Amino acid sequence: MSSGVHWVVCWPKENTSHALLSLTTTTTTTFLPRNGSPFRRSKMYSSSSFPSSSSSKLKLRLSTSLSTGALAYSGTVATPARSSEEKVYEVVLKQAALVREHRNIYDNNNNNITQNQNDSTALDFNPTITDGTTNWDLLNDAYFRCGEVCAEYAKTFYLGTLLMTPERRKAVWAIYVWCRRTDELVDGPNAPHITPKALDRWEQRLTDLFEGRPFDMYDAALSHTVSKYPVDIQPFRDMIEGMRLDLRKPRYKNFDELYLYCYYVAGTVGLMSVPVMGIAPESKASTESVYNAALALGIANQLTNILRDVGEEASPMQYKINVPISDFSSWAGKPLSNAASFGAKLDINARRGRIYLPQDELAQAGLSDEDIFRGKVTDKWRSFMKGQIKRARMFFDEAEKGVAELNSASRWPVWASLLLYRKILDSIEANDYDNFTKRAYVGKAKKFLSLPVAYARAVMRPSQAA
Ligand SMILES: CC(C)=CCC/C(C)=C/CC/C(C)=C/CC/C(C)=C/[C@@H]1[C@@H](COP(=O)(O)OP(=O)(O)O)[C@]1(C)CC/C=C(\C)CC/C=C(\C)CCC=C(C)C
Repeated sequence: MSSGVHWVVCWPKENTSHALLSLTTTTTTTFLPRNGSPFRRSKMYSSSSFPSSSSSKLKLRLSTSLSTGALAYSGTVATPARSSEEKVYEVVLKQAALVREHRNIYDNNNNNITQNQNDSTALDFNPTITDGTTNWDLLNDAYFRCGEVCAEYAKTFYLGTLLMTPERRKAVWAIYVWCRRTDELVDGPNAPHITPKALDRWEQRLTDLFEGRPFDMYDAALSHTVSKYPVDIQPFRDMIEGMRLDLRKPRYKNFDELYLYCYYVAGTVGLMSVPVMGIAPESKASTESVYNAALALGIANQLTNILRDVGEEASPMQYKINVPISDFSSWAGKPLSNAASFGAKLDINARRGRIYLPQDELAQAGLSDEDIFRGKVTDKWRSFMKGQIKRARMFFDEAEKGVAELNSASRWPVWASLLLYRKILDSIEANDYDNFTKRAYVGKAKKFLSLPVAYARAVMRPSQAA
């Protein structure tokens, strides 16, 4: 993918309403390119943090905004004098409006709402379309490669996607790969080479792919996906903004700042995914409330990730790259150094020193950065962590309300990922809040057992509440 080939592919635009639309651990994973031998690369685990609003506040704001219709999207996330939650909520409303519009068009075209009662309608598209300008073999190949990356990086999640309809599954893979590549820019082995300019180039590539000019085959898969589903570019741009924050911001003053960061790097994933996973045709929930739940799940996951990785993020980072990573060597459109591209053994030892926990809450608990660097579990730390875990669980609770509203085939993987990620919080507790020297994880047996639980929840029908 580093060849600089710029793909020019034209997708038939079906949806005209679409606004064109750490301190690191060094686990090693095997990436399996389709055509070649597997090679090993290191995966850096990232972390991040969360917001201070309560779920009841979220609900209140939702009902207020919906009854007055007062909150219209203003086109930017960065307006001063509003809370992060309010800014993010504007994005939620915009995304929900796009999907609502898409569903209305579908319903009008079919002129019969009962046709919308099975899962292969609303947000699905016809995979058998062909036209003179698109090379469908190449496209299928591109999606296949996305599936391989997904299988390699997120095995359980990949298995979950196999339960989705083939078209949705491919679209989720394409989104996954773009998110993963974006994250790897600042958290992967090439992170020391990534500058704000590189992120600007990555954002330009994003614009290009949304306009039908993908740069490589992974981009081509996403380009096709966003031409078929009512996916907006804003959450993608916002994720890149989150990576910019990661480059320049080592501390978060309060939960409001953390919330915005969590939205950027993870809440956005929820917003990107809903249009593809689809809302159940029989759901009576408002589109906004489903998006709100998706946002909450992203934030809950990210908060959990941050709590799990406190020690890793604060301790010295080690990059051990001893294998070729050429496939990733120009991810931001700029060739990286030879050492990084060709995997000369590279050990970088520098304190990453990131603390994503809200500084004001740490101070209130009588804790300082030094306490975190020291990494000693004290009563103060336990009590602080209890509050943080409680908050993360509130976001999971908020998210749960929306899962039942998703299309039936999408519910199982989402339930599975929700239940599994939430269990990481239980594991932190079981480790007596030692997230400095122990990595909270969910064992294979627990993972396996949560699948039938997730399935049982997934077969429940969407709420009939208006
Ligand atoms: C079905 C499903 C879960 C779909 C989402 C698939 C998708 C596109 C995932 C992309 C994830 C990704 C690579 C994000 C980049 C930024 C990042 C790294 C965020 C952290 C994820 C976990 O990271 P990591 O792989 O490093 O973690 P481990 O170390 O391996 O544990 C995050 C913590 C965020 C992930 C956020 C989500 C998966 C959002 C989930 C929300 C939805 C799918 C919406 C569901 C809808 C409703 C209505 C609830």
